[in-house]
Amino acid sequence: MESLTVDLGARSYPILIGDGLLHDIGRHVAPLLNRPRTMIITDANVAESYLARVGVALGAENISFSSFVLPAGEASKSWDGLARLTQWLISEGIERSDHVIALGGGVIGDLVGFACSIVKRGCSFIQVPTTLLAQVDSSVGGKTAINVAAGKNLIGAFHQPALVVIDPSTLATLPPRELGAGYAEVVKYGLIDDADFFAWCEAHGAALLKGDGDARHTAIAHSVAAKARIVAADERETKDVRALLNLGHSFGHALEAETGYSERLLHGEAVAAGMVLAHEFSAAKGLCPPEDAERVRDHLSSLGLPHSLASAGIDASGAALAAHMAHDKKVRGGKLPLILTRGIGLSFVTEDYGLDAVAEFLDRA
Ligand SMILES: NC(=O)c1ccc[n+]([C@@H]2O[C@H](COP(=O)([O-])OP(=O)(O)OC[C@H]3O[C@@H](n4cnc5c(N)ncnc54)[C@H](O)[C@@H]3O)[C@@H](O)[C@H]2O)c1
Ligand SMILES: O=C(O)C(=O)C[C@@H](O)[C@H](O)[C@H](O)COP(=O)(O)O
Ligand SMILES: [Zn+2]
Repeated sequence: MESLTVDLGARSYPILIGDGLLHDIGRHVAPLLNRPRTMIITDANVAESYLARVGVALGAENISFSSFVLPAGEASKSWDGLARLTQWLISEGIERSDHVIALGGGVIGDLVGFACSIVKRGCSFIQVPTTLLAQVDSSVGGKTAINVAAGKNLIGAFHQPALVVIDPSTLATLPPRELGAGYAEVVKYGLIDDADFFAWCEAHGAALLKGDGDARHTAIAHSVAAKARIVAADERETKDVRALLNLGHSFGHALEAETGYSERLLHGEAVAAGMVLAHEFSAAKGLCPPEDAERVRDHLSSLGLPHSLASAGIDASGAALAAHMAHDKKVRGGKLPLILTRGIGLSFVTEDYGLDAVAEFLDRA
């Protein structure tokens, strides 16, 4: 088992990574609990494969639990999902000092984290991510939220978990399309500030998606270490450091809003297309060598990921997409800071380009 820490002073927490950790999760959870009881929140797909396993591991430590199973998919990250979950937690007699277990992908992690940030004014939670996306990104860093019609993650809170337990062996049951979507967030770390890691992705991405365990382990460990470093430096995204984790997301969230957060375009797929658009916009403005933008597009398209508006299934106008982007949480003083790039691994934050310029670019993309 590998262990690293998200360094946030009194709110620091460990990330444990190891194949088979789910069988042993009771031992890692027990020291955190004030009473031998917890609540597991998961979705229908994950429940089928992993709820019993986690239950047995908790039972081995004499921890009793109840469970709440939400429908799988982005629609659960909603007012309705939040209302149902918070009512259930209260009906179960949750106490502030309890630790709720979020077992599943980013949808479950984001929803449970937000519910725990508001129930009884805040209780603790433990992230047990079971998708590649959640294992490399969403389980770490404490961004929690639901989606609303106006935009992605617009209602939420920063609420850090108390522990993250990553068992990469759970990826064996993850559908290939979901693996691909998670892989986009892996590539993101290379594009942000680590050209060597992007080259590693070019060399090992295909093997990772085919199930190579070493490649998966390297990608997960490298990604969470990068995320932990960035979150520790700028927990609440106030210093233009954490904002870099939004590379591809201003564009990507607009694509997701355009599809109504439907199965037509998964979050990671929208981020893949969004990262290509961010590189191509940078190239169009003379900031980034066009060959770097082509390299990003080629890598993602070679693995079957969306790499353009058309391949993402979007035919909206630039103005319509820019209108979604106007709701971005990074907007300050009416301006949207964009994450652009000077080349692979050289991303930066700028307010130099307005939504008109973005709309004009998208109309030609
Ligand atoms: N908080 C953050 O920092 C952060 C970062 C990135 C993404 N996100 C959010 O995460 C969400 C996307 O997360 P996701 O891609 O994990 O989607 P998800 O949670 O919807 O999971 C994808 C699908 O895989 C299924 N699944 C999960 N684990 C499985 C397993 N081991 N075997 C078989 N099926 C399994 C789920 O039931 C679901 O159908 C988006 O809402 C996005 O906004 C948040
Ligand atoms: O942790 C972060 O910070 C990120 O930006 C990670 C992103 O992958 C994630 O999708 C996040 O939810 C997007 O941030 P948001 O603030 O735009 O919701
Ligand atoms: Zn993301």
